[in-house]
Amino acid sequence: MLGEVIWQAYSLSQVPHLPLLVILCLALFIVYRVLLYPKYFSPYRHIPGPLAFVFSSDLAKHFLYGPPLRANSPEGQDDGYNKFNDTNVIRIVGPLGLERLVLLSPLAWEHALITRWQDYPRPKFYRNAFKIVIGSGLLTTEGRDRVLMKKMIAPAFSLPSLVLRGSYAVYGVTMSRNIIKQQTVLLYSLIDVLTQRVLTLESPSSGVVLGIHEWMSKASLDMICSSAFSYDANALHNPHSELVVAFRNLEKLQGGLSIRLFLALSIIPGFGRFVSTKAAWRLRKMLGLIPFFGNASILVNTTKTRLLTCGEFPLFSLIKTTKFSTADILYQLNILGAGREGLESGLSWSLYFLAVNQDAQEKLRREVTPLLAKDPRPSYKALSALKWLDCVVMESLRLFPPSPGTYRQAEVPDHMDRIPIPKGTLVYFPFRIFNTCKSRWGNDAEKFRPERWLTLSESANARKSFAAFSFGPRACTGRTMAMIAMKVVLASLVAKFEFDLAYEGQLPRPITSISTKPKDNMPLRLRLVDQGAFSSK
Ligand code: HEM
Repeated sequence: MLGEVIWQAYSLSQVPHLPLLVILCLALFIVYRVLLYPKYFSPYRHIPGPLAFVFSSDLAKHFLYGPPLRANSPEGQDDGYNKFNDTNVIRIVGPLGLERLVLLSPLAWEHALITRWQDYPRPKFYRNAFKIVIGSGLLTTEGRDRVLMKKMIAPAFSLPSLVLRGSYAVYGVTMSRNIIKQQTVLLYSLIDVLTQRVLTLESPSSGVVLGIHEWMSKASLDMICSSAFSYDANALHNPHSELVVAFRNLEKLQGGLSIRLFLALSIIPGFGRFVSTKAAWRLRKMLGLIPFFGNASILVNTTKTRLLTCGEFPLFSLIKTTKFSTADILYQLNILGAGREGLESGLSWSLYFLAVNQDAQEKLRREVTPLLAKDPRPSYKALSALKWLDCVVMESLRLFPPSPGTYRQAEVPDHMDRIPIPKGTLVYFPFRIFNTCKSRWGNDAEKFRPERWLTLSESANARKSFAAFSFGPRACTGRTMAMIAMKVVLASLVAKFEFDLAYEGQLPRPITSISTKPKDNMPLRLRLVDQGAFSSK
């Protein structure tokens, strides 16, 4: 209708410039989509929430990424969002009128993530964009293929098979203490490399300031490659290895404007197929020179590395016996991308919390030191018995889950919390908001208090009130592996080094895209632990 009115006005006025008309139509469409539609026409217009017409407001960011993390995490902070305390669903209108319903009630989470999970797949735009970067795999596939993939892959990530390096016997394995020990040895040898590196940099009295995130990123890549794929990525030794460079480049795609430009490129039909063609490979340098197409050049390079490197992963020989083509299987690098992001952020933020909370750090050192002194490569079972270590890992992941949240899209019309959900509705599950909900975790929910995990209440528990790994059939496949890896790394680092903030008044600087990373690479000061002074305490 709007088009007809404009056309008539155009005919009457006999404006000679067609381009002007196009610009006028576009401007009117934007005004309609961004200003008028969300306020007066949207089926969600009665749902409360912040409206952001051009850029996301602080209130919108609060609901998407959680409240700002403060150095001392004061109790009872209120950034204007408390007015939504009793609301179960809020609507966030983002740039260009993009509408999302943020679900805040546990019942809605259970409904969409667990009970009706098949009616709420990951959104198409998200799957398409990810497919371009990390190929098709669990994160990007839905329907029957996804169920088959999950069946194939999940057992390979279960605790018994994780510890069976080399044989990949995945079903019906009884957990043996010795085999578990082998797995821990594998992770420890990587930690040795890390500590050696730090030792050579150490200046004894004042310690050394290191960009912790970069080190955790290299260690995570090596750990996941070796534990999940028996592949030596060698990131700690060789910062120029092809896989390391490819991942570093991919990180460039995640910065604020880059991720938007990348999402814009990913909706161009055929773009996904183009980046893996020979023509794209030949044109990659030229693409890099064209404004806005630098991202395309990064993608072409990364796709090539992905195809070259995946062929060497032995895990794929295990799953090659299925109906999936070699290309499908090669693309399981998906897992690597998903796992590395979570692990490196989880480790970086845990070390940050320990640097801010020196008492918790010292208590952890007191717990892990005797065990590591007796056996520098303790078994998984011995590590699992360390209660404070478990509390520290769970509290870090609760307070600052590496993944800020997840999207789903309604595939059929539905109802949630008595709100009609039309087909196609984009729903968002904010993990940090869920993990710091005061009604479940108490008034100190925003505080780093590992001791809360020693006496959990009925309302706050790891199964129902902790969303760091998400819930339901699309939850994190690598949860067990991630927990083992985080414990191994934190125990051995804290036993050897004291972690402190790099400078007075240092504030956390999170930047959120796929995972929440520190913008400043998280500088922390490391000093060698004075073993003598420590053991006399
Ligand atoms: C602290 C570390 C980690 C965190 C916090 C984490 C978190 C998550 C979350 C929240 C999801 C679900 C997203 C959604 O619901 O849409 C997920 C999915 C996934 N994660 Fe992790 N992850 C971690 C480490 C790992 C590791 C080490 C691996 C494996 C090497 C891994 C493999 C996966 C895979 C394959 C999926 C897709 C599961 C599916 O679609 O069925 N993750 N992760």
